[in-house]
Amino acid sequence: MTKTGETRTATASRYRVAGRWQEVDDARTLPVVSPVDGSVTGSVREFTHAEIDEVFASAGAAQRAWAARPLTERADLLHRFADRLAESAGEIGDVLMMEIAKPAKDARDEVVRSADYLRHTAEDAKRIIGESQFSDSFPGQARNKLAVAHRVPLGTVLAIPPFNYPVNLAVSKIAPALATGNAVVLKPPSQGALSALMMCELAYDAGVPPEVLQVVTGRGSRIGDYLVRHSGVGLISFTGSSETGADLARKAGMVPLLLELGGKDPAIVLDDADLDDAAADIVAGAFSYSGQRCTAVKRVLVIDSVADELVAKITERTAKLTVGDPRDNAQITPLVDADAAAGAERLVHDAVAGGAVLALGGTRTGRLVRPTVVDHVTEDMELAWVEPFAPVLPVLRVGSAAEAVRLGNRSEYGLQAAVFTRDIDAAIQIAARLDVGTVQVNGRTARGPDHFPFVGTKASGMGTQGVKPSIEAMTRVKSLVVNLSGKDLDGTAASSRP
Ligand SMILES: NC(=O)C1=CN([C@@H]2O[C@H](COP(=O)(O)OP(=O)(O)OC[C@H]3O[C@@H](n4cnc5c(N)ncnc54)[C@H](OP(=O)(O)O)[C@@H]3O)[C@@H](O)[C@H]2O)C=CC1
Ligand SMILES: O=C(O)[C@H](O)COP(=O)(O)O
Repeated sequence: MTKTGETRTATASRYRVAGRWQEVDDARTLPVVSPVDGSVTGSVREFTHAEIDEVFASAGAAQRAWAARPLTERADLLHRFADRLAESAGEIGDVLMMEIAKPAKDARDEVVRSADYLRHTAEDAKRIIGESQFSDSFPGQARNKLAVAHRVPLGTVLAIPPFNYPVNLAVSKIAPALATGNAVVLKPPSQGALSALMMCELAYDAGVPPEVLQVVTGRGSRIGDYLVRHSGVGLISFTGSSETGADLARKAGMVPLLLELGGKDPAIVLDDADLDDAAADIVAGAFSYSGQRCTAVKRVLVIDSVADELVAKITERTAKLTVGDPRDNAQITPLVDADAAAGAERLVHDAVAGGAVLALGGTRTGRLVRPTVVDHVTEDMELAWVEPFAPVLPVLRVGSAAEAVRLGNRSEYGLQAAVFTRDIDAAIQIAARLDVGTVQVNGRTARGPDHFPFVGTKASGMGTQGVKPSIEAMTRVKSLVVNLSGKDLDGTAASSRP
C-alpha cells in the first residue's frame, strides 16, 4: 500500500489511463499466472486502441511541461523514486518472484539494482554538456558564425522490456527518458506486468507526474503493432527476442530504435586458461536465472587438449546447483515460457541422437529443466546455434583459437563473448576478430555494471545502451547558430577575433 492507502498494483477492476484511475466496465482482463505454482498472481487490463490513443495524447501534452522543468528538479524526482524503490525491494521482489519464477534473492536484487540505475542516471544526465564551435574550423570559412549545440528530448519514448527483467529493463529505459525530459509509455511484458505497475506507482509517489510515465498493459501479440505504429511515438526502446525486434523494426517506420535482442554468447577457453576460474564463470554465466538471460553463456568453445578437464570441472559445479522453488532461493527454477522447456529438451535430444554426449541433466518435469551440459556438440547440430533460453549448455571442442573465432562469428547473433586465457596478447587478438558488442576477458558475459556500454551486432540489436549512451540515444542534438555581424566593436571590419 502507498502512504495514501491506495493499492500500488492495478487490478482488473481499476487501472490508470492518461494518468487517472478508471473503473473497468467490461471484461478485458488478462490474468498473470505464476510459473511457480500455477496460481493467479493478479490480473491486468488489456488496453483498447482508443485508450492507447488517449495515453499517447496525454503523454505528448504533458511532456512539454516536463521537459520545461529544471533538469535538477527532474533528477531530484528520480532520486526520490530510487529511494522508494529501494525501500520496497522486498515487496516488489516478492511479486516479481511469483510472476517470473526468479529466485527470491535475485528478484530483490533486481529492484535494488534498478534503484542504483535511477540514481546513476539522474547524476549523469546533469552532466550532459553541449558543445560550441566557430565556423572558421572548416576550410574557407571566416569566423563569423558560432554554433551552440545542446541536447533536447525526442518526445514520447515507447519502452518495451521483456519478462526476464521486468523492473530493471523497464527502469533502464524509463530513467534516461525521464531524466532528459521525454515522456514514457511503458508496455511491460505480460509476465512481469504486476511488478512493473508497482514500480510505476512508486514513481508517482515520488512526484513523477502520472501523465509523463504511463503504462499500457496487454499482450504484445494483440496490442504491439498498434503501439509501435502509433504516431505519438518518438523513439522505441525494445528488449526481447530477435524475431519480435526485427518485426517491430519493419513496422515502426521512421522513428529511432534501440533494440536489445537475443544472443548465443560463446565462452572461448584457450589451453593456458585457469580452468577452475573459467569453469566457475561459465557455470555462473550459463545457469543464473536458469539461462533466461540474453547475456547468458550459451556455448563453450574449448581447445581440445583441455576440454576433458574443463568439462569435468563445469559438470561438477553444475551438479551442485539447487533445483526447485524460487521461494526457497533455488538456483534453477521453472521456466517462464512453457514452450521453451519443451524446446530445450528437444534440442538436447536431437544433439545426443546426432552423437553429442550428455554430461549432465537432459531431463525436465514440466517447466523445470534440470541443469544440462552437453559435450561433443558439433557444428551440424541445432544446439550449436539456437538460443534455448533455458539451463542448457553445449560444449564444442575446437582445434585452435582461429577455429573458435570462426565458430564464434558463424552465429547469427553478436551480443557478447568471453575469452579465458593467461595470454593477454591472444585475448586482444581474439577480441579484435569477434563480431560482437562486448568481449569479456577472463570473466563471464554480462550486461553490468549498468553504466558500461551495451551493444549487440547482427541479430542481437541496434544502438548502444548503458547510462550515458542511453541518455544520448534518447535525445537529439539541436544547434543554435549565432551569425556574427562581421564588424569590430568600433564598427570597422572584424579581424579574426574573437
Ligand atoms: N538482448 C537482450 O537484452 C534480451 C533478449 N531477450 C530475448 O527475448 C526472448 C525471450 O523474451 P520474451 O520476453 O519472450 O521476448 P518477446 O520478444 O516475446 O517479448 C518482449 C516484449 O515484447 C512484447 N511484444 C511481444 N510481441 C510484440 C509485438 N508484436 N510488438 C511489440 N511488442 C511485442 C512482449 O509483450 P508480451 O509479454 O505481452 O508478449 C514483451 O513485453 C529470448 O529469445 C531472448 O533472447 C530477452 C531478454 C533480454
Ligand atoms: O536482457 C537481459 O537478459 C539482460 O540485459 C542481461 O543482463 P545481465 O547480464 O545483467 O543478466
